[in-house]
Formats: sequence, structure tokens, C-alpha cells
Amino acid sequence: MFSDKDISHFASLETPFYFYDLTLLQKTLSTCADAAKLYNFHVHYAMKANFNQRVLEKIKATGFGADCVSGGEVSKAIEIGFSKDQIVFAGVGKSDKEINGALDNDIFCFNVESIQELEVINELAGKKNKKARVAIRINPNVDAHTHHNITTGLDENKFGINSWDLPLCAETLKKSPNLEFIGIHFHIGSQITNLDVYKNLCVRVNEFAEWFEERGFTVKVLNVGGGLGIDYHNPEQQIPDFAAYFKIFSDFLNVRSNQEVHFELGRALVGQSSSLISKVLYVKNGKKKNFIILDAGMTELMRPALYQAYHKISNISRVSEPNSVKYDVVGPICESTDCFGKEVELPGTLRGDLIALNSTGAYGEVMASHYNLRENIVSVYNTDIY
Ligand SMILES: Cc1ncc(COP(=O)(O)O)c(C=O)c1O
Ligand SMILES: N[C@@H](CCCC[NH3+])C(=O)O
Repeated sequence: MFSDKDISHFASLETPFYFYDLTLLQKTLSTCADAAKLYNFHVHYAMKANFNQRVLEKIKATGFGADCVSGGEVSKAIEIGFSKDQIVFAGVGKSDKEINGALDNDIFCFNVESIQELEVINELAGKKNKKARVAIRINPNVDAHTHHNITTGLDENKFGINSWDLPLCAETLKKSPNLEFIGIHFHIGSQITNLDVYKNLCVRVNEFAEWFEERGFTVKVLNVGGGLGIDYHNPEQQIPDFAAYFKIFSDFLNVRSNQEVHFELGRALVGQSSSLISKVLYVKNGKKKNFIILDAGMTELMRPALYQAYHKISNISRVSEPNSVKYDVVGPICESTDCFGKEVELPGTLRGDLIALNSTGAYGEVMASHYNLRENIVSVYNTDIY
């Protein structure tokens, strides 16, 4: 994973930092783009996964669009140079200010998550004498079989419009002169590793597309969201199987020749290309437990504290030594959940060793916080070193 050159360079840097392998990122993006091209599928990158400037520049250069969830993300996408007709805007709570900004920028479409939001967009577009393109985000009640906290497509979740509200939704669309219906949108959850889940989604997408068409709507866009997971246990498994993923949609979605299929991938595109590099501050050998205390904590990588997420931990100062001791690997933050792993088997570890937390490219740097008045985390790029 890391070359000797990487590791000796890391030793000269101040820790903690996010290390980005932009070469791997490029390979991942090209693999995805090639696989999507085979079926003429459109990929929008879910910016929330990582809006690091250098990462965004690479993604834009690949030709992907941007899936945004705030006015800030829409502005950032425009600043980076994503084409406006490849920018989509989802989110359950778009403010009037954010909607007005997106209308002024003539983005491709709003993925609308409630009937009241439809009414507001119609009203705001009317004031500008514009027609807003909208896709209806439907909550299909499909179980993504992922962690409870990152499931979004069940009836109990706040996302999207539920099936029983669709008649009212259709009525609202019909009486809204400043809305142009372009299609339907779904996103059922994140870190999905069981691809069969997507077969179930396709069945529902086909049903809902038919439902709208039977009522006189032309469904031009089928947006199936993102959610493709990565292998956190094997970070060396670097590139997700995009070919298998897209093939499912090609096999199970009913797509007419005048329809476009859109995807919103986040984690799968960026997850494996970054690691959080941290230094051991202290080792405490207790009676019941041994603790490694790192200089990175939940303020730099929140996922383990938030949803007990696993990131493979390795002592990169001792790659040739066998794992011989079990440690709880924790951060310096004043919270008991500030823990990256319990009973982790590592070589005997000493103060000053470098520890890598792997697969942190998605929902890592972007979810960092200043809790405990922590300083900003810095980023280091492999292509700047050599
Ligand atoms: C609407 C929407 N699209 C796309 C994504 C990207 O998800 P992922 O990073 O799992 O591909 C998310 C986040 O879960 C989302 O909420
Ligand atoms: N932040 C979550 C994923 C949520 C995606 C946004 N709906 C994670 O780290 O896994």
C-alpha cells in the first residue's frame, strides 16, 4: 500500500494528515468512466463524499457531473468548472436562498424530496419567470442492507417522497406552470456491498417510471443514486467492481432509447485513495487493556465514533514485524467514543510510530470538526512528493 519512499517521507511531516494517492484516484475514475460508457450511463459525483479541491479537479476532468446537497456544494461545483447542465441538487431541506441560487445558475435539475418543496420551487421559479427542471426523489422502501444510520430508502427515513404521496405529487406537478418534470430519482443508502439490493431497486424504478408514464408524464431521466460500497477490510482491493455494478442496471432496468440513466457515486470513487496518517503519542499498558493513543481522533475521522465504522489500522513504521499485541487504538479527544478500533492486533508499538487508518477518502476529511478546538487537518498528495 505504501512504498518505503512514502513512509520515509511521512516521517519528515507533521502529523496527522490525510495522504491522497492521486494516481490511484485517477485509475479509479477512469475505470468507472470506461465501465459507464459501455452502457451510455451518466455519472454525477456525490460531492458530499469529498470536496477536497484537488480531488474535485480530477473528477471534473474525468467528465463526470456533480451531485450537490447544499448551495455551498452547487457554488463549489460551478467554481471548479463542472458544466451547469451536469449539476443536480438534492436534499430534504433546501432553503429559499439555495433554491434561488440554483435557479440563477440554471443547473440541470432539482431532485425534489417533498410536495411542499415542489410548491416552493414553483413559486420561486415563477418570480424569476423561469421553469425549473425537477426530478421526483421517490422513497421506494427498499432495504439497502447496510448500517442502520446510512440507510435512506425505507419508509421510516426522512428522504424522498413516499409512494402514497405520489398521486398528490402528480397533481401538484400538473398545476405548477414553472416546473418541468424530467424524471425520477432514488438513493437508498450508502456502503452497499450486496449488489442484489440493486436488483430490487431496479424493479421499483421500473414500476414507478411506468406509474408516471401512465399518467401522461415523460420520464426522461432515471436517476438511481449511488451507494456502491468499498472493501474496508481489504484496502488493497483498491478499485470497486464498477463493471458488475453497472451491468446490474443494464440487465434489470427497463430503459427506452429516449431515456438517460444517471448515477450519483461518492464513496466508490474516492474511498480507497486516501489514508489518515497519524503518530503514536503514547502507549499505555494496562492490566486488562493496552492503549495506543494517536494524535488523530474523531475530530479528523468521525466515522468510527458515529457508526462504529471499521477502517483498517496498520503500523507503517513496523511493516516487517508480526502482529503480536492487542491494542485499543484511540484518539486524544475528550469522548469515550473517540476510538478507532478495539483489540486490534499490531506489532509491539512505540511512541513515535506512524499509524495509517486506511480507506478514508470518503466521508473522512470532509466530516472533520473543530471540537476541542482542534486545528485544521492538512492534506498531502503523492504526486507532489515525487
Ligand atoms: C442523494 C444522494 N446521492 C448520492 C449519495 C452518495 O452515496 P455514496 O457515497 O454511498 O455513493 C448520497 C449519500 O449517501 C446521497 O444522499
Ligand atoms: N457519511 C456516511 C455516509 C452518508 C452518506 C450521505 N447520505 C459515511 O461515512 O458512511
